[in-house]
Amino acid sequence: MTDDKRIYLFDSTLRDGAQTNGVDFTVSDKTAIAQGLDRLGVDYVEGGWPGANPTDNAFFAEPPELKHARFVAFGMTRRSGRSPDNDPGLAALVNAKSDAACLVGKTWDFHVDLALGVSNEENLEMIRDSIAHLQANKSEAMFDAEHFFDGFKSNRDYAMACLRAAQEGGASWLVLCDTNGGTLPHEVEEIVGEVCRQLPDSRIAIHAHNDTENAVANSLAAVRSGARQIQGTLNGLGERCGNANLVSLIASLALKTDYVTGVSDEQLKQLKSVSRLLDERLNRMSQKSAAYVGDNAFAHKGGLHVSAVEKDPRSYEHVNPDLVGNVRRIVVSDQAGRANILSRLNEFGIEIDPKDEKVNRLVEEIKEREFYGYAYDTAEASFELLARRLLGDIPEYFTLQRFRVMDDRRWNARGELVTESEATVNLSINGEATMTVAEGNGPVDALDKALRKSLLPVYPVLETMRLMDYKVRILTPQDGTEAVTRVMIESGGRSGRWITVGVSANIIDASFNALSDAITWKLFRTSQTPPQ
Ligand SMILES: CC(=O)SCCNC(=O)CCNC(=O)[C@H](O)C(C)(C)COP(=O)(O)OP(=O)(O)OC[C@H]1O[C@@H](n2cnc3c(N)ncnc32)[C@H](O)[C@@H]1OP(=O)(O)O
Ligand SMILES: CC(=O)C(=O)O
Repeated sequence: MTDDKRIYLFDSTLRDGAQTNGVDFTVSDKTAIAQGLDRLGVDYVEGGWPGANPTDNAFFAEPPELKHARFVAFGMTRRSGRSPDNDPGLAALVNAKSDAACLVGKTWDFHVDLALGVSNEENLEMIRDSIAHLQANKSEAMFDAEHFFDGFKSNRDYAMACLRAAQEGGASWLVLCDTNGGTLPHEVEEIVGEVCRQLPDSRIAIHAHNDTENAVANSLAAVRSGARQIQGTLNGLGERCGNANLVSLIASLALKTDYVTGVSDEQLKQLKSVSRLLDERLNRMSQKSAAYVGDNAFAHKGGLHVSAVEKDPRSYEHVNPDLVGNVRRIVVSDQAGRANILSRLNEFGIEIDPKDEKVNRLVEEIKEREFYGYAYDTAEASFELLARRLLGDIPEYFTLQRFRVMDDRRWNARGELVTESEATVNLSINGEATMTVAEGNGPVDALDKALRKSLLPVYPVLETMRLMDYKVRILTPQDGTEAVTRVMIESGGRSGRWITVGVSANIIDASFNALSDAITWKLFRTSQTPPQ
């Protein structure tokens, strides 16, 4: 056991994270993530299991260039009945271009019998000579003591004998794995403490799974008892419920303890962007409520919260969001008070006397609209328009006179099913009437195309605007086909991305409202003026 305060960070996103249901990394994903982790300052990046699949073979054949982190190859102890020199699994590890190796071995007698079908004594030999073989061929070999906590509870002498076998083989770290993730923090603290007392000369690490939502707490408990390396993954990716979330651990260690990691204050500011990098590579939404790095981690919605945060953010924030590369957000909704609204208006550059009666009217209007079904938490462009309309800032770019949408579902002469939509839109643009017809890939697409066809000759700036995402939510499903529908549209273009909202009992009408706001916001933001 070491008693210094340095905690080594070992990332297993590319190995245990790759064992997550639905996750399938390419070599280029692995390279980008490994380099992101290296930039962040983790000490070890486990790249995968050479010999297990073509992706990992290719990755280890041309490993990423890492400036700080040691690149680790994972594998298992030799098969029973083979010598280490003659084991294809160990050979793949030896040949892999990595700085270090990490070998998993059994430490629970139940598993030795069930999964390996060998004697307890033979398993000890497999651990000892496999680690010694890797230690002789790599600069470092560590031992992942699989199911260590369950093994310790079932037969502690045997679990400890497995650790000693790895120690005798020369393991650089003994990694205590809570493989099934069922151990609670007080048990981890006690067992790790006992291991550290029995093996004072070994370096102890923790590898916790999240099956009781305690992987982060278990990792911290292990550190309190003497573990000096934490294995985890970005955003808690991993087998079943995942691994300890290294992102949360890095931030908590840095900001709430006197332990020291390889992540500097400057690198800590990249925490959110490295967490995002993983989600982008997996093409999935980031978890908004993620600790430290989620969009909601420093979002304030309740009126009382916002009022106090405006005076001093420490009133409702446990740390400063800047420290982890995140930002504070003040959200507008029916939970808002004047402070939320004033803060948002301020962000839009709208100067208004806090005592102006219009602020109260805006608060009331938002609450009424949210009651009807609008949601302004994310539809910030619609919120800005609502506020600016009340203040008289938004010109009348166009006025809808009428729209009509037709859907046609039929079988053509070849017997193929055909669905077509057509929209007709009548607008008035500064008193001038226009009528356009467009076909589309569904009614909303047809409506969008017809609207733009009318507006483009007058406002060419709309050429670059695109519909990026479209979400529908039925708000009162108990009302059946008369239910209120909320449509959120995300648009994109040279003005970045912006979200608008529309609500109606009619899904097409709700879509029109959201589309109309999206176009109006674009015209306002690009300082267009209606034709005279
Ligand atoms: C706790 C963990 O997360 S450990 C990491 C788990 N990750 C993975 O399994 C992902 C990558 N794995 C793979 O691609 C494959 O399982 C491979 C290539 C490693 C092995 O494939 P296969 O040879 O087909 O074996 P299989 O997947 O069925 O695994 C079971 C075999 O491994 C043996 N085994 C399991 N653990 C160990 C161990 N620690 N040491 C030695 N042998 C082991 C079993 O005895 C069994 O052997 P048998 O085939 O002689 O009965
Ligand atoms: C090694 C490993 O991933 C585990 O035991 O959970």
